Amino acid sequence: MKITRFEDPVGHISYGCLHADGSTTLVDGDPLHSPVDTGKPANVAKLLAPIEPVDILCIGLNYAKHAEEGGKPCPEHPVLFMKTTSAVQNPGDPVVLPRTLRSDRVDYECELVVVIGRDCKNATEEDALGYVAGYTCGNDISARDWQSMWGGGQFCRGKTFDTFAPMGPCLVTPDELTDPNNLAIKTTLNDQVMQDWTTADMIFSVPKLIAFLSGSTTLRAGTVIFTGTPHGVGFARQPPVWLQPGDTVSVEIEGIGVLTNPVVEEEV
Ligand SMILES: NC(=O)N[C@@H](O)C(=O)O
Repeated sequence: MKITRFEDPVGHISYGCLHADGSTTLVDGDPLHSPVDTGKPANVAKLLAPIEPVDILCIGLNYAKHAEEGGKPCPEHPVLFMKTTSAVQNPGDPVVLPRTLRSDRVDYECELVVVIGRDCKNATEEDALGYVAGYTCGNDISARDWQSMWGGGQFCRGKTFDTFAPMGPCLVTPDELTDPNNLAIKTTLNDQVMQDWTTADMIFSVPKLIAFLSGSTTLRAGTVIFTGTPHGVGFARQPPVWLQPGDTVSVEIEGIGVLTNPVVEEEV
C-alpha cells in the first residue's frame, strides 16, 4: 500500500491510500501498524510529509563511492547524526536557503528513509524488517559550510536548519516494497540528473542499520532513519554545485515515487 498524509480543504489531517490511477481513498486505523483502505474517496487539498517523526536518525558515509568522493575512508561502524523534527518539509514545499545564519553552500542528498512501525530494541538482522512500517524518499539537505567549517566537527548544525528534511511523497508498506536494498535512487536538479545509483550499494544494509541502532537506542514507533546518500553530491563536483533560489530539486526512488521541492531564500 502507498500511504499518504494530507490536509483536506478545511485543514483536517488524514491518511490516504494512493492508487496507480492517481486517486486517493481514505485510510482507517493506525497508518504505522494496520492501515485499512476504506475505499472512500479522499478530498486531498495539500499533500504533507507522510509521517510526523518522533526522532530523525541519519546515517553518514553509507555508500563507498560517496565516502571516496569526500576523501573519507569507509567507516567501520555506521556513522550516526540527527536532525530535529522541525527540519521536516512537505513534498512540494520550499527548501529555504538560510540567510539569518547565512549559508551559500547548501547541497542535496537523495536518501531512502525507513519508518519504524513499532518500538524496537536489540533487533537482530533477521527480525529487523519486521519493525518497519514502510519506506519513503528523503532529501538530506546540508549546509556544507556549517557542517564542515563552522560546526565544530559535528554534522548536526549543517543538517538541521528548518526545511532541511523533506520527505515524501508517500509511505510504501513492506508488503509492497519487499527489498529496500535493491532500489534505483536518483536526484535531479532542475532537469539535470546529479545522483543515479542503487540502494544495493549500501555499506550497511537496512536490516544491519536497524540492528545496530536498536542495540543502543530504543527506536520508538514513528522514528525515521535516513540511510545515507550515494555519490554525485554538489560539494564533490568541480566546480561545486550549490542549491540556488529558483531551483527545483527532486529525489526519485524505484517503487516509491518522486519527492520534489522548490528552492527559495529565507526572507530576513
Ligand atoms: N557528506 C555527508 O554529509 N554525507 C552524509 O550525509 C551521507 O549521507 O553520507
